Amino acid sequence: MARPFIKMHGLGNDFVVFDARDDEFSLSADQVRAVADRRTGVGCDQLFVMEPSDKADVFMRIYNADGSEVAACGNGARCIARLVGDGRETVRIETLAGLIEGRADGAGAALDMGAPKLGWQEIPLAYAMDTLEMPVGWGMLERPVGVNMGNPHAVFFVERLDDVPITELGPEIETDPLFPEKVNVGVAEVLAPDAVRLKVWERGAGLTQACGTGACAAAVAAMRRKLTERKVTVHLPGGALEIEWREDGHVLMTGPAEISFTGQIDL
Ligand SMILES: N[C@H](CCC[C@H](N)C(=O)O)C(=O)O
Repeated sequence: MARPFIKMHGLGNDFVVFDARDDEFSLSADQVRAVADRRTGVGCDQLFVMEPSDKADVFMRIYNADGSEVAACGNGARCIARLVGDGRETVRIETLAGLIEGRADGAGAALDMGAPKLGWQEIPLAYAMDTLEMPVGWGMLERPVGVNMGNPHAVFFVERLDDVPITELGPEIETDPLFPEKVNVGVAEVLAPDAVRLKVWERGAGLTQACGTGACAAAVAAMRRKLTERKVTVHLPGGALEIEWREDGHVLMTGPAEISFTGQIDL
């Protein structure tokens, strides 16, 4: 049966969005993979299903391209906020990781992504260790910071980002048994007290043009390491996000959300 969808992106991190607020609609992992396939499907990094919520404007169900269901997606949340916000003051999005709220306009959104979780069991890790400087390494990437933004991140700081073979080391780290739920791998280069360059090998999607929760995790990691101030511009391959780790502990993420096209697909 043909199902309408909206193709969107946040700084090139791209999505297929289905609207199931008025009907029963669910997807198998195989169907997610088929839609996400860039050769035979629509092609996307993540896929969302908008469902009814009794505590927010919408429930955002999130799938990675590999078919895995996950609890958080920052760039995607800005896209959903734009779709449901239609210029209203505040938008509330329910996810498996909790409530996201903020403001959306015709170009993007500024969202409170909640407070990061920093304990080793919250990342989660398979055994106890200091998440501020984890005593582990994979090739030239070592001693990351562990941060959970509703999803797990390991953030590595390097002198020269372009020297890092991220497509080689990313999958190795993503699937290391140290991370029972796998992990999103961020590699960051600090440019200034208010600027960081970042690339992310995403769990379940690979190297993406941008990663919203990854940008939040990198900013939190940099502040924990006292490498930057509370407000940081995070420069990703697809563009820049403004991140602020506020005094109240919450992380505010501001950036664009674009509609690419609409279509239908047989499922
Ligand atoms: N790959 C992530 C989900 C998408 C996150 C990313 N696209 C973002 O904008 O935050 C995970 O498995 O946790």
